[in-house]
Amino acid sequence: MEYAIECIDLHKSFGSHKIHKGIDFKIVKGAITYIIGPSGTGKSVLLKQICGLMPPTRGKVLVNGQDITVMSQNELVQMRKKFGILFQNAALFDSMNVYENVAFPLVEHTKLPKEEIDKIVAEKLRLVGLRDVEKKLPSELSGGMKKRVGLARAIALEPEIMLYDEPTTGLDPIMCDVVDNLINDTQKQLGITSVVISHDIESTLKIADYIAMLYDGKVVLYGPTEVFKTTDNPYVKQFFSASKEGPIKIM
Ligand SMILES: Nc1ncnc2c1ncn2[C@@H]1O[C@H](COP(=O)(O)OP(=O)(O)OP(=O)(O)O)[C@@H](O)[C@H]1O
Repeated sequence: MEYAIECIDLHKSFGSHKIHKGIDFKIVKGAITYIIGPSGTGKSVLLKQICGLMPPTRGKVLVNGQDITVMSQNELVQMRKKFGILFQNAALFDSMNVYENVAFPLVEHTKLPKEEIDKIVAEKLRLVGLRDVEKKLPSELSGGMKKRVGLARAIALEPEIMLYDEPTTGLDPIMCDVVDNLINDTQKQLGITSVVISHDIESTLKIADYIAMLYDGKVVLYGPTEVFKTTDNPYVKQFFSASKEGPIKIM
């Protein structure tokens, strides 16, 4: 099995607040891995460490076998080009139209001629199921459309790895389904390794190839989705049933 990302004994603290207390798991290349766990367990912080936006306090993160925690700032900038990131709020530039938003990374990071950029923007927008929206501003789009534009921008540079931070939060059930399918299709069509943080258990069980559950600074269970459907792991069972009874302390 080939791994895109390996977290090795990862620790992260903010002052005396210990967030990660030894995270160990390997993300399979080309697969969709969901990271789940109660609020505040450090899922977003983990995502930021995986793509080198935040250094761990201790431990290693290997991307394609290379330890990114020892990289220089320049090396990190190069390494980050492997990643496409879709943040919770899609983080579009409000003053730029859809075309300009999707073209932005291509203009910033490549020397491609305008005609080539036009072609890529059109292709990525088609891939996320949007047409005739190039001239619209983000304020004219629905939440689901903004996510799709955000995804088109994130895949513009054809990343090897896509990171999604709570992609369906705040969307209605139909839009959630659209975004789920988008994650699935992006991985199937482009073979991208995908890492998704989600609170949506139904989406997780439907889309994930692998699931990692975080609690109290550690991975309490990691494995193929099938394992999560039948596990007796008390953390997973409590989390899935939204029960107050069990080892997870309600804050
Ligand atoms: N830059 C920072 N400085 C200090 N504390 C931080 C910083 N970033 C995150 N934290 C803290 O780390 C903890 C984990 O945050 P994180 O956002 O990763 O949780 P999460 O599991 O993604 O939560 P949620 O599911 O609610 O989004 C929180 O207590 C948060 O306040």
